[in-house]
This record gives sequence, structure tokens and C-alpha cells, in this order.
Amino acid sequence: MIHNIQPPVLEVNDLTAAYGQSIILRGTTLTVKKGAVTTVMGRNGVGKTTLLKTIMGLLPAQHGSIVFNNEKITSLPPYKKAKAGIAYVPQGREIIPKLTVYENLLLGLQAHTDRKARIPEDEIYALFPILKDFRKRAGGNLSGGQQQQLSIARALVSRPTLLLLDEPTEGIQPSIAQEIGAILQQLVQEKGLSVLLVEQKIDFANQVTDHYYFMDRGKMVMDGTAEDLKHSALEKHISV
Ligand SMILES: Nc1ncnc2c1ncn2[C@@H]1O[C@H](COP(=O)(O)OP(=O)(O)OP(=O)(O)O)[C@@H](O)[C@H]1O
Repeated sequence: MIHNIQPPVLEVNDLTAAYGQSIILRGTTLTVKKGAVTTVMGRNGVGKTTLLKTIMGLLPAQHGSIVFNNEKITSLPPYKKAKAGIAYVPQGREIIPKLTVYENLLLGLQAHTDRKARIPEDEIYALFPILKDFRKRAGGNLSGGQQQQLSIARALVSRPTLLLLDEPTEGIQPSIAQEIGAILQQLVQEKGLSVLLVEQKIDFANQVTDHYYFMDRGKMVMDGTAEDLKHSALEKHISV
């Protein structure tokens, strides 16, 4: 019940966004609570990735508003949103294959407000021990699950308060997905991180989610906790 009295970290209101003439977000509204995982589910192509890109400022909002920690950030460029405390872990991970694990982590520092900041190596390696072992290895030589861990770690280097996470389980083994789920829970519960997750896999979503939203054709059509939502409703909105 604590979650109900926490102020929202992010409020997206009536958001519209398009690629050229192709309108994808059609009045999307959602709230992300502090220190909790909010998960957006929905069929392929309904606009989940587009929503994260628009929140991050990679795609302009045509209409509507995005409020982060009570400040309107709708039209800020991505680097300003990053400096404000939002980090984005894209679908497909976007690791630079020829750079080492350590060099990939260094890229995360670009979003840091303090220019003299260093990678919080102890913290990062405590969460992801494999990255310490492989810190001199090329990112491209890591497995999919390891790359996903690197991508999340790189986002955490800037010490964000809100993590936008796009399909972290795509193409990785269930056991590694479960490990990533446990790390996310740790970050949320111990450090108060807020997470907006886009996910298709119900097992992973159930492991971490506090509040669900279901998206269809550019807007939210249902939301609630896992207990609020009947299994049939979940199936209806995630079947591809
Ligand atoms: N760069 C782009 N230019 C034009 N259309 C795009 C672009 N990226 C995505 N789209 C289209 O926008 C729609 C929404 O895509 P989006 O990736 O947001 O969906 P999604 O719900 O995340 O689906 P998925 O689970 O497949 O990633 C799709 O019809 C897609 O083809």
C-alpha cells in the first residue's frame, strides 16, 4: 500500500507522436510510481517502443505532456532528460561490439551531471559480477544475456532515478532473465529506483511488476495490479 501514497515520478498525459505521417501514439496516458516497476504490455506494433522513445526525447511529442518529478520535460532533448535522471535501455541493447565492457560502461558517464564522475565500479560489479570478469573483453563477444546486463549497467552508471527498459528478456535464456529480474527488484527495493518496463514475456513481467498497463493502437486500454487483472485480460492483450 506504500506505493499508493508515493508521488508519481513520471506522468504521461494524452501523448501523441508520429513517424512522418504515420501516427503511432494516439493519446497515451500513464503514471509511473516511485520505487516501483510499471510495465507496459501489448501486441507487436502497438507503440510500446515509440512510447519509450518519446519519453526519452528521441521522437518529438506532437501533443500532450510528460512530467518528471513535477517538472514538465515534454520537449527537452534526450541529453537533458538523461541529466535530469532518466536512463534508457533500448531494445536490442545497442552495445558497441568493438569496445570493451569497461569502455561501454564509460559511455554511460556521458549522461552524468558531474563531469569528474567515475564509474561506480564496486556497485556495478556487485550487481553484475560477470562484467568485472569480462571488463577487458569486447562487448560483441558477450552472450545476449551478458550484453543485456551490460546495457542495464551502462544505464545505471549515470545514477538515474527512472529507468526505461525495453524488452530486456528478448532473445535471452529464461534463467538469465530471472537473474536480471532479481537485480531489478533489488534496485527498486533497496535503492528506490523507478522502472518503466516494456515486456512481452508474462513470467518475467510477473516477477517484477507492481502495476501493469495494456496498450492497443497507441493508447492504454486497461491498467491495474496483477491481482486486479484477470488472467483472460492478460492473455487478450499479449497474444501476438
Ligand atoms: N523509425 C520508424 N519509422 C516509421 N515507422 C516506425 C518506425 N519505428 C516503428 N515504426 C512503426 O511504428 C509502429 C509501432 O512500433 P513500436 O516499435 O513502437 O511498437 P511496439 O509495440 O514496441 O512493437 P514491438 O513489440 O514489435 O517492438 C509499428 O507499426 C512500426 O512499424
